Amino acid sequence: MEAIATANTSRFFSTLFLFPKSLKAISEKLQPASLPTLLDNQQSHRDTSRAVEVKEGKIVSIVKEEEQNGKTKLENVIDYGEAVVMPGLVDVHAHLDDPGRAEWEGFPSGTQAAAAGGITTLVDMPLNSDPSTISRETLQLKIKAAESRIYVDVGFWGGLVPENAFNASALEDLLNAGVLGLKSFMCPSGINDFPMTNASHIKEGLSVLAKYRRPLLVHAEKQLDLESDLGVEGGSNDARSYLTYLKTRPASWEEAAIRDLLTLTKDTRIGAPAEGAHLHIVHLSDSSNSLDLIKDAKSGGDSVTVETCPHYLAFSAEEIRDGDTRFKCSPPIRDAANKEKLWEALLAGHVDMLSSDHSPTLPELKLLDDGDFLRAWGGISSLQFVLPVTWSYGQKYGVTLEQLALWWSERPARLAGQELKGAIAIGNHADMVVWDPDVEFDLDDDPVYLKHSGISAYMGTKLSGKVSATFVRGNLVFKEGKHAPAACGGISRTTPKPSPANPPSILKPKSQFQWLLQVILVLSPSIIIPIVLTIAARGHLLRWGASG
Ligand SMILES: NC(=O)N[C@H]1NC(=O)NC1=O
Ligand SMILES: [Zn+2]
Ligand SMILES: [Zn+2]
Repeated sequence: MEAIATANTSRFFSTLFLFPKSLKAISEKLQPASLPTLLDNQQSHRDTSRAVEVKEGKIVSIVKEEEQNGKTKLENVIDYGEAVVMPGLVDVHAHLDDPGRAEWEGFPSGTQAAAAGGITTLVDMPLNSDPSTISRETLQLKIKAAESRIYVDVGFWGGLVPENAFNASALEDLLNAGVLGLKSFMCPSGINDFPMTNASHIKEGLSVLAKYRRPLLVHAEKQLDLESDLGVEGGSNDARSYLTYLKTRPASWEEAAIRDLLTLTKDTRIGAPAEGAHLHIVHLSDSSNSLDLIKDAKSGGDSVTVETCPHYLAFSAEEIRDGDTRFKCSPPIRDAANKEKLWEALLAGHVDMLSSDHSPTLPELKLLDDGDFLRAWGGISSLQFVLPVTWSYGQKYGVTLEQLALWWSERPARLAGQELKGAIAIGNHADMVVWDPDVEFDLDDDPVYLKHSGISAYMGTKLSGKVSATFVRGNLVFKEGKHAPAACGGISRTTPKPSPANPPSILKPKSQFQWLLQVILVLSPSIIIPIVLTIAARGHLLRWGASG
């Protein structure tokens, strides 16, 4: 018997048990500088099974299977067989474009794609919707557009733009209204009402954020004069050639922006004027000089983190065919050697986390017919497939499930100030993805929830790692290709003003054990102990597919 909880009924569900075959405990002692060493602290408990008990959407205990056996009458059993159970993904970089450009991407479509991909929390970027999220009022429009229309939890970044950057009370108002931090661009954003900021705007932003102990996310590209032969007529600047586009946004642009930013982040060091603020560099593509600068800043004690995205890890410039503008994004996808170094940096802990930068648009703005890389919209559509993409392309590099949980759940949750998310741990929200790393699928054959799926660079590929179920705060929001009837996502907020005694959550050492549940796939089915998931209900149950 299977049961799901939907928005209205989640409170009635009291208990949920998972029995994985094996488990790994990750004990954390995080300091900024020790983030990369987290994996060294893992302890393996492969021969012990545990049960996770969930009450009212939260994990209340993690007990050994043998201790649990016989104590609770199992009801409503879902057997996940050989699947993997991991913390739900937290995507800190998605453009949902709603209200104003919901035909590009909207709250229902974007969060359905997220749920189908095992993402349980999304943090929405302040631009591409209309208006941009740069004030209390515009945040309220976002929240209104999201309410009762989201299938996973959604938080919001607010925009740091020239209009509000020197107005501390306007920024405080935006933070008090519920944004999780701020975001700005160091180059034109492509959206008219979201102009770029310079170093003095960013300095002001960091000083306000210090009080709130929240991060500033920055799109780090700074326009420099181009040395390339782009102005010359002829084959080398054919707008249909990806290499032409690549030359227009060289790695030196990322490096220049990051160099500027890192002169400001010295202020985030302990005892410095902006202590408490944190800088997060979004979607790093350059794995060379830019990354070296970031490494140096981290070792000097600056409060800095960096993310990259699956498309920079999956693709390389050499493979992108003429006119295939599905691959256009900024910063651009660079050459294969850059990609290899990016993987190395991720595996070594120098890149802290992953995000989707899901940014679709209307197919006509991708100019697929003309194939003009210089005029097409820049943005990759990927949300539903980031987990299998990371897993599939990561095989070559020996990526582990623990690393996926770290890059996709634990660290992004901390960046977004979501202390009850990002790990299967006592007291946390029961946000979980159930998936099978070994199942291969063609994207075209699967139920695809990507908006305008034809513009996704991943369509037509084969991936491994199929999501079978997604739980958000104990609610089964996605199961085998279908969504729960009700949109039961909530708005994610942080406490607006943590007391000065609390370090910012991204830096805060955690005392509790973090649990990553994993079923090891073994050859002999007889020694596989299936995951058994039980939902006991005090109130009424809604069955899968039942109306209402
Ligand atoms: N406005 C917007 O979504 N821009 C994003 N697209 C992209 O490729 N890079 C970005 O920053
Ligand atoms: Zn960006
Ligand atoms: Zn973006």
